[in-house]
Amino acid sequence: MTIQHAATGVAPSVRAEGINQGASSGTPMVSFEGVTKRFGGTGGQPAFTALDGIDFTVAHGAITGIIGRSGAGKSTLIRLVNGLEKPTSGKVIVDGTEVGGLPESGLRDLRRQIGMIFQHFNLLSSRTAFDNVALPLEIAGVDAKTIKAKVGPLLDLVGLGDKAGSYPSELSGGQKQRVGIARALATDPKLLLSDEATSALDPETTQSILELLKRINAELGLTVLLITHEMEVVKTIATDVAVIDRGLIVESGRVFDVYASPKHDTTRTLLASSLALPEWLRTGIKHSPSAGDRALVRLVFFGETAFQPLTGRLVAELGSDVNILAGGIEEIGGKPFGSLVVSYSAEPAVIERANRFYAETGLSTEVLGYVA
Ligand SMILES: Nc1ncnc2c1ncn2[C@@H]1O[C@H](COP(=O)(O)OP(=O)(O)OP(=O)(O)O)[C@@H](O)[C@H]1O
Repeated sequence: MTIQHAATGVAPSVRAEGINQGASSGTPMVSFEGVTKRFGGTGGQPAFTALDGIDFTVAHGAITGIIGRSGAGKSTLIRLVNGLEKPTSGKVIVDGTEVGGLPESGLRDLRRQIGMIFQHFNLLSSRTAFDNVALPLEIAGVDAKTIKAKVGPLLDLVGLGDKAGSYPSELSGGQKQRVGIARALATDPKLLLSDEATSALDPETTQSILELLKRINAELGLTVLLITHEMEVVKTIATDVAVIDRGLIVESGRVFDVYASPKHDTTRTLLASSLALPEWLRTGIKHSPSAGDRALVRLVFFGETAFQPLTGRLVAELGSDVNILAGGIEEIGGKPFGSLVVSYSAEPAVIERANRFYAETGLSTEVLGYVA
């Protein structure tokens, strides 16, 4: 199905100009400039720094994922974008407008240009799918005839053309999120914020919702900023990623680059949790080796190294000691990407031979830890 912008009726090819131009072109859709957010600090309560000097941009047309563990500051970051929170210091700028400086009326206008989807969908149970999607338009004072003309195509767009009269209790989780997406698009936003939108869904439904968001981004040119604790979500959908840890962005860049060569421990830990390692292996990983332990290493194949028979050569180099534990080829940011998780003796002499081999061949690797 081709997507036609529901409200404007403008053909996607026209609206999609400027899609995914990346961080290199023009004004960003969102910029955080030295943003700090503190909570508390009054009435004798100690202040808590939730965000600590965030500098970060979201390019027009990009799908940017902010990933971090619980409590890292993701929700606070997103609430600064739609003006639900104000920074303690620094600036949040959305498409050229500083959010913190807006009066209440300006904030209302801004929020109309920002759609939002939530983990628990936030639908009104007393309203049908149609009426849930219509709600932001009613609030904006749009007349009933225009609402009718807009809501139908939006429900078609999310694949729920036949569910207009259904109540949330009659819909599955994935269908409820589709209603949430249609509602978020009702006011023709230029930015879509997604707050853990797939966290309550099973893996298959998650994939179908992510595919829908990807299609909306590609065909409507809508910028997407999503927060998640799942690397799988970032890998599947995002063009760019920022890793947040205790209020700091510790690493950011194109998803492919960050995934191929993570620089920060938090990124590595998040990546390791997305590898398809058996449970017994994942839970047994240690940070430092004891005598007799094995090193657990992820080999990464892309670009040049993807076409060379390096695994066989590694086995030849280290002898028959190499165990292959997990692996596969996937597509990240539109490029093929292979990962293989292997283990071999953590004896210094073996590690040295392996490292020499990696240096000679240019094979990218990441030590995930050590296992008994
Ligand atoms: N209104 C508030 N008052 C005091 N502390 C707050 C407030 N909002 C958030 N915090 C604290 O700021 C930190 C970051 O919270 P935030 O909700 O942004 O994290 P998160 O990464 O979204 O986590 P989660 O995924 O668990 O929602 C947490 O320690 C939280 O307790």
